[in-house]
Amino acid sequence: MGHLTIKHVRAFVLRGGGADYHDQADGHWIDDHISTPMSKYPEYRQSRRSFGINVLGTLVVEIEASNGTVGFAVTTGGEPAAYIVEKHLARFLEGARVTDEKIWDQMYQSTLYYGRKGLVINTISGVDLALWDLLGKIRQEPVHQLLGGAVRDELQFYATGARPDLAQKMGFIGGKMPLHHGPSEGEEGLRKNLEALATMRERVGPDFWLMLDCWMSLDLNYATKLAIGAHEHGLKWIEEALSPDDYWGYAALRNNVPKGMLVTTGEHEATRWGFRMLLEMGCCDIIQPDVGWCGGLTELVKISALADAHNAMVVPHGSSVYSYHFVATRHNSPFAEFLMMAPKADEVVPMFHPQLLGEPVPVNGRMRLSALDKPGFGVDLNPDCQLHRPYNR
Ligand SMILES: C[C@H](O)[C@H](O)CC(=O)C(=O)O
Ligand SMILES: [Mg+2]
Repeated sequence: MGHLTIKHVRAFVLRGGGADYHDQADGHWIDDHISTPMSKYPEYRQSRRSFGINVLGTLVVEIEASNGTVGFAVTTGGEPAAYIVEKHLARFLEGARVTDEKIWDQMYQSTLYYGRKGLVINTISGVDLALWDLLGKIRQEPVHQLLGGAVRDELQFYATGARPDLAQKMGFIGGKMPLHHGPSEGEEGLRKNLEALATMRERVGPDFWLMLDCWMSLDLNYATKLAIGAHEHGLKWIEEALSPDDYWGYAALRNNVPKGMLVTTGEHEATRWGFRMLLEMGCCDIIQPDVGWCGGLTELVKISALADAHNAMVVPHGSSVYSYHFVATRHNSPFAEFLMMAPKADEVVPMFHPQLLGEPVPVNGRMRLSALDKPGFGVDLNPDCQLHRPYNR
């Protein structure tokens, strides 16, 4: 079994939601005047799709072993990622053993001159996740078992979406809202941000966690003012307030926020070297790597060990089953994120809907480990979604 080799690697693209979860139709809460680094340009303020947040689409990586077993994974990256898989990375996979530790290193080192973060690491993550899925299917074990076994029988979730009040009724432990107004909307925007938080606090009562996701859109001064103003409304954490490159700003923000408020970031950070910067510079209390963007599960295990040694929690960004299997196995990941993908955030639908079949969802804000007890990541591609292979070698 350990001698099985990789026969074929194939890369496809898919449109419409799923791993590229910002690729949604009109009227979705996720595209409704959310503060972004592009909000300083009024013409790109109302919609993130207007500046191209959904241009990439989903990358699907399929890896076939010499015995015909197929593993797959989805992440964001679309056509350019498919090119990188087929034209560059496939050479390090085809013919190699399924469990060859060299593969990740070769993908990373060979792309250093144009990679390191962003699209290239998304692509490597997709390949890595497909390999874990393949190994699980070959061994007939869920990925959480391959990782060494679960440390909990049940995962607990907070919900990200426009309606924490509804998420509370659905049993989630907290609600994270998008911030709507950025620095370019001045004092009036700041007031509106704080009013929205106050309104939500009134609806959910004093104990329910409320968080704000700032999607890289603020400067240090604004973020500090927001955090101080939000304190009286019991804000639990301020997320991704600054550019992911501004490690110095995050370290300062962590000093500036009121005592007890957490600073979180990292969904757009990549690899153990990027997270080392966040951790060693004291940038945040919780790191939020996205397993589909940070280098895959192989890299996330290393990032998590580093975080553990810095007494930081790891609460992965989104990523559905790819995160759930990981969170189940880590003491320093006490809860998980669930992104509410229903257009009005008023019901629980699978996070990567409609691209995966068999994708488990929290029930009453929780997920039993038994929901993850299937080989690999335990999901299939939905045959109703149109796969396209742009660079068939
Ligand atoms: C809601 C945020 O703007 C973004 O779409 C998702 C995100 O950053 C998160 O789930 O965290
Ligand atoms: Mg976020």
